[in-house]
Amino acid sequence: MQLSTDSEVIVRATAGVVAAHADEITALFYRRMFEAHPELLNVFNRAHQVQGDQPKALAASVVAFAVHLIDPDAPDFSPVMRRIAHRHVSLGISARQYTIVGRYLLAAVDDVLGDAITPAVHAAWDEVYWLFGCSLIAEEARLYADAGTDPDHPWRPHRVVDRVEEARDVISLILEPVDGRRAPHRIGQYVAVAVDLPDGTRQPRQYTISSSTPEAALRVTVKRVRGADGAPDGQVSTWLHENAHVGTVLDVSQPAGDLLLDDSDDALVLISAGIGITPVAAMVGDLARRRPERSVRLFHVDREPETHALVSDVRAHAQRLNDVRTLTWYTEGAAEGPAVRSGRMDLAGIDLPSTARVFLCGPLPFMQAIRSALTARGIAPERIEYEVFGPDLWARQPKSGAA
Ligand SMILES: NC(=O)C1=CN([C@@H]2O[C@H](COP(=O)(O)OP(=O)(O)OC[C@H]3O[C@@H](n4cnc5c(N)ncnc54)[C@H](OP(=O)(O)O)[C@@H]3O)[C@@H](O)[C@H]2O)C=CC1
Repeated sequence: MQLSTDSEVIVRATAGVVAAHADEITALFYRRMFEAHPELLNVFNRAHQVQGDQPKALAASVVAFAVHLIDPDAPDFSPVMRRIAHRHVSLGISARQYTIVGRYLLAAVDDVLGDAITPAVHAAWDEVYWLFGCSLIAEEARLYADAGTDPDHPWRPHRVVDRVEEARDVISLILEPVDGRRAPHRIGQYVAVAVDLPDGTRQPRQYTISSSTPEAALRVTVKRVRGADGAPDGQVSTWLHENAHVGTVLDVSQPAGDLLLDDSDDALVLISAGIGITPVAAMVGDLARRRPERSVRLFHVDREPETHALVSDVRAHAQRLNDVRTLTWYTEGAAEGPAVRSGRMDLAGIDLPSTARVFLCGPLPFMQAIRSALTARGIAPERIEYEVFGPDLWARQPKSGAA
């Protein structure tokens, strides 16, 4: 993927000014686009629009993409694009929508930068956008085709066939497709669930598939998000907790996500916090079934035992592993038992092989803190995998490989 020579010179000269105004450009672009196309509000998480995270994430992605185009030493950007494409297919994004986004984004660049935008500069950034868009459209078309999804009808009705109260404010929903054709998923993937809210809006949210067998019915484990520090309650999680019962039909996306267990013999360290336990539960079950000989360390932190979801699942799977070490921290609960500690997770003094492959799942600040602790311990950044749910403001920085 290459920019034309003329555009490359222009993008090199203007990338700084575009990056400096990126937030302003995307705020204007989103406002105008949603005014003209309110139907697109249903595609994106409204809470992230309100907080401004989504515009910032989009701006950061396009600018990072442009920088990678003009930097001959830039590392491969395709992992970032692949991850975005997975997110997009789970939201049912279509090729047509790139035309709408492109039109409003480029118009906002013109308006914010004013006189600095000559026709040549406009054309160069148009080229950047379409290289970005075409690459994602191609990857997304492949993902839709592989799953047999019609991109014009990306949502499949699923019926709730069971509901399990897992922990305080955490439920699991077992979902079967209404047409009876299960879509196999890969361990570590997620689906989006879209619900029609009482205010007439429709909202999707992504939930990790916590079932540990690819052919099994989908299980999603949902924590009810309670508003705190001025933030409102989670709209979709609250709706699901109050309204999703056996028999309820929900719109579910195809499984997506590329954060998967590798098949090497390397030791695995699975680190989770709170509801971040969902992919870990799936992974441990998968390991118990297919790779019980692999060395696994399971570190989890939760507020207290009452909030600790899927714990019996994880324990039962872990018992079937040949070489496993489990440690749990409770930040608010008493530490009872040899493998339980109180306070926040602290990996000091815990043996960690430097060749281990690490998966982090949980709140972003938690993952940032643990990742720093791990790299300080000598674990190479590229051996640490994580996925940020919501706008990926902590996207991999291609230059340093650091997050
Ligand atoms: N694949 C994945 O990675 C998944 C990620 N998630 C993400 O998990 C998050 C929600 O988790 P939730 O259950 O609400 O988390 P909680 O806020 O309940 O936190 C869970 C535990 O993590 C600890 N913790 C939180 N922040 C830090 C930090 N900066 N440093 C050290 N410890 C910390 C908390 O300690 P304390 O009480 O001291 O704050 C608590 O014990 C969401 O952001 C969600 O998107 C969810 C599912 C899958």
